Amino acid sequence: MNANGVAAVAKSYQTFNPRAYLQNNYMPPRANFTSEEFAVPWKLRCLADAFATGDIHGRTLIDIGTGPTIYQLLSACDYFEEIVATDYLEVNRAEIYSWVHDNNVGAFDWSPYIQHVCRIEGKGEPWKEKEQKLKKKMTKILPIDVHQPNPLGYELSPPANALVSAFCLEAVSPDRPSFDRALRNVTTLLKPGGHFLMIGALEESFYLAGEAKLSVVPMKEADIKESFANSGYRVRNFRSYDMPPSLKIGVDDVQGIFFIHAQKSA
Ligand SMILES: Nc1ncnc2c1ncn2[C@@H]1O[C@@H](CSCCNC[C@@H]2Cc3ccc([N+](=O)[O-])cc3CN2)[C@@H](O)[C@H]1O
Repeated sequence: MNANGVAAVAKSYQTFNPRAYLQNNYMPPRANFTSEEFAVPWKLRCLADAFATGDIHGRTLIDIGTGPTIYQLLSACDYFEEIVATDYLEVNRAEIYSWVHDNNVGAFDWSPYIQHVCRIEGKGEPWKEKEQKLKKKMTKILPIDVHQPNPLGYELSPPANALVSAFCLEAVSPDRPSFDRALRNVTTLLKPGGHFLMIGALEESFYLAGEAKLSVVPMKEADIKESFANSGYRVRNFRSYDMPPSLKIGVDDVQGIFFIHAQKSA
C-alpha cells in the first residue's frame, strides 16, 4: 500500500480550486459544442449512446469523484430513481449542492451542456425539464475516498445498480497498483452484474486547478482494460479520443480521453 503516495495526493488536493478547474476544462475552447470533434461533445455522446441502449438502469447510480461537474449525469437521469454524487473535497460537494439546491444562484452554468444532451438524445425534451429531473434525483452528495476499502465509510446495502466516474481514479492514484486498488475498492459499491461507465484521461501526468498542480498516473488503453479485467469486469465497450492540438492549452498534458463501459461479473 503506497500510503505515502496517497497522503501526498490528499495534501495536493487541499489547494484544488473548483472554479479554476471548471474554467480550464468546461468553458471554451474545450467546451465547444459546434462539432463532435471537440472533447466535451465526444464525452456527452459516449454517455448518451451507452444509456440509449436501455441496458443500464435500476434504482441507484453512484457517481465516483463527481468533482464540481454534473454533465456526466445528464443522460443517466432517465434510467435511475436515485443518483448519488460523491467527492473527497467539501468545496466540490458545495459546488454540486449549490447547483442542485440554490436555483443556480452563483452556480456554474450547465445549461449549454443540458441543451446539447437534449439535442443529441433526440427525444424533444425541454432542457429545463431535464435540469429539474436531474436535480430532483440527486438526493445525496456524500464524502468519498476511493483509497479506503469502504470508499463511502460504510457498507452500502443494497449495492448500486451502476457506477459512473469521470477523470477521477487516474487523477488521485500515485501509481498503477494504487489505481487498481482504488478500482477494486469502488467495485464493492456495485452489485454483481452492475454496469460501470468510466471516462478518463489517457497518458496524462499532471493537471492544474488554480494554485494546485495535481499528479496523474499516465494510463494507456491497455492499462485501463487490464485494470477492469483484473477487478472482475467484462468490457462491453471501449472508445478513445485523441486530443487535438487546439485543445492542448497548457492546463494539463492529457493526450487523449477514454470511455469504457464495463460490466461486473455476476
Ligand atoms: N481519495 C479520493 N477519492 C475520491 N475522489 C478524490 C480523492 N482525492 C481527490 N478526489 C477528487 O477527484 C477529483 C476529480 S477531478 C480530476 C481531474 N482529472 C484531470 C483533468 C480532467 C479533464 C477534464 C476534461 C478534459 N477535456 O479535455 O475535456 C480533460 C481533462 C484532463 N485533466 C477531484 O474532484 C477531487 O476532489
